Amino acid sequence: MQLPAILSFFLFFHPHSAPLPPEAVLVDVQKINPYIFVDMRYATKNNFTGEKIYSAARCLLRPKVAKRLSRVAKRLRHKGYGVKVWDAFRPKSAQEKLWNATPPKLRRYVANPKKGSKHTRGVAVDVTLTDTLGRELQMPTPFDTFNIRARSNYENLPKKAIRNRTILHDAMKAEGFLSVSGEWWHFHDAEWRCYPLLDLNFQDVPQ
Ligand SMILES: C[C@@H](N)C(=O)N[C@H](C)C(=O)O
Ligand SMILES: [Zn+2]
Repeated sequence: MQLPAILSFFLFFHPHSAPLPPEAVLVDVQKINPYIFVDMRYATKNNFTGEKIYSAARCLLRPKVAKRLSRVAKRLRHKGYGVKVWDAFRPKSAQEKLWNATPPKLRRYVANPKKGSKHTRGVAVDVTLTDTLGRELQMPTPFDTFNIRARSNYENLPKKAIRNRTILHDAMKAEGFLSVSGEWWHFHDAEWRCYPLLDLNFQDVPQ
């Protein structure tokens, strides 16, 4: 464990230390880098539930993770691409809504709220590749496609979709994000275990 992780653990759990204020725990990603495009899909009805799950369209992350993503955006911009965020920090109450809205046979695609999601730790992002103007490029599937076509190594796809997925994955991995096998759009910080689940809602984090 690196020193900053030990320090953040100490600050969260030491009984005599004051808790960090919410604005120090989570930051608005677009304040860190306005070239990161954002379409918070759970703040709209345009998501797999068909319902508005979030109370605000805020793209919040742990500061270190937001800076990592900012470096991804810079890396992609140099190559003529951009990155768009579909989801980032997710309150626990929203995780419960997603879980309840998911048919039991598809629940392997959603973290059990009793265990908690990496999104609720503020260290996970769901992203896609865009051009420099934020227009989405061809990818293997739409967001939250819960089938094998969404697997990160699925090959029976148009060449362009595979190429764009590789560009996105290479850029994210180069900056320390880990991917998952079942969802090409999901990445999380390699040190996710150092960040506890957050008991915060969007309105708790000052603008
Ligand atoms: C619901 C889907 N976008 C998602 O985030 N799944 C992971 C496993 C999660 O709920 O953390
Ligand atoms: Zn995710």
